[in-house]
Amino acid sequence: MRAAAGATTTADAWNFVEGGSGGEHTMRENGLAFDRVRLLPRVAVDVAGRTARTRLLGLPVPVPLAVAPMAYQTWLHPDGEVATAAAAAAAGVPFVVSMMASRTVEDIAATGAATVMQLYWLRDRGLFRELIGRAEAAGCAALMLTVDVPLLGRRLRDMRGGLVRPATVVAANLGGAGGGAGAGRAGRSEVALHTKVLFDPSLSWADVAWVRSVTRLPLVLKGILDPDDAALAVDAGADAVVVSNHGGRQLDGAVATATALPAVVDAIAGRCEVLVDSGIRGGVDVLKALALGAAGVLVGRPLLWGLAAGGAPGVTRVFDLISEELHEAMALAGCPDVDSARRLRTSVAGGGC
Ligand SMILES: Cc1cc2nc3c(=O)[nH]c(=O)nc-3n(C[C@H](O)[C@H](O)[C@H](O)COP(=O)(O)O)c2cc1C
Ligand SMILES: O=C(O)C(=O)c1ccccc1
Repeated sequence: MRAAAGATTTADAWNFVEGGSGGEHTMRENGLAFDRVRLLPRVAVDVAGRTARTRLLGLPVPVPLAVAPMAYQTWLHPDGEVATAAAAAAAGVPFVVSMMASRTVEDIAATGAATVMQLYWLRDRGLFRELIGRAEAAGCAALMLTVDVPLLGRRLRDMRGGLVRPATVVAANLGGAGGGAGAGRAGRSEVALHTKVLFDPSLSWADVAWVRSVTRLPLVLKGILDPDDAALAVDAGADAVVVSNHGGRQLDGAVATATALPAVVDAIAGRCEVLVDSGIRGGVDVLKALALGAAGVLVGRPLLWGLAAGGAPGVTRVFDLISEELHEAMALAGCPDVDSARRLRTSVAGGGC
């Protein structure tokens, strides 16, 4: 699917999707860390009637997956987020709407997908609150505040290419301003410049508590890696955290999520839900995430590959592949359900049990 997507997208769009920050060490390490996790399968467990059904963010799901918030999907397909969300609705998987989505939250919600609204901390607090109101009115099931982007990571592919969004790729929920803002200039990413104007790097735990206080929706914090931050997230009233390094797009050199996850799960000690993303590429990775203590995962780039390669049916194909792989891996690991998957033992290749 990745190869098919690469063949259909422009160089700019491909750099934007595929790129990480700096030397892309963290981006590569995300995959390697999941690869190094070893599962201890159980045997002679009746898995004939197995199910991957569970609840995520208060929503019933057939598989423990949600669509990661990803900006500017019309860059990859004319229908953009509406196509991805239609496939998510068909799969019964929640769709997290990026604050930088190129389709409106109302259009996305109209697909019938369960939605969660992702937010960045904006300099314009009025616009920030307005978006919360829109998310509530559109029926979003939760808010997801991304806490790992005081500024956009140094995306060298985008800088070298002089990345500029086409006029069709706008932040549709922010008034659509800023699309195609001028000619490309080598050494500068227009997306990075645009976000610098919008995003407020002063976010603190007091602000998180304020966000908690202005909505009754469940609050998810995305971008937690340190167990102390996980505990602070609980103190601030978070209902869930996403262990994430933003797909290796923020701090290059940050720890891989499969490595960071167990300590966060310990620190949370059941006080809120723990999700994980960054490097999930198939059903076995999902099973590993569960075995490491996650309640579920966000799927990122693979869904964009499906979108670019084949629109909504392409996204459906990716959901189907990951779901089939998960069900098969659960059978082979002796797991009739998600709870048993979360009790599987793991070790790390090269390390002890
Ligand atoms: C093209 C692209 C756009 C993204 N946009 C956002 C965004 O708007 N908000 C956000 O919180 N995370 C964003 N992310 C990060 C994803 O939500 C997720 O953390 C990451 O993609 C997971 O890594 P993986 O895709 O390698 O699995 C974006 C990621 C990509 C690849
Ligand atoms: O690319 C990203 O990872 C991302 O989070 C983002 C944020 C704002 C605009 C475009 C992308």
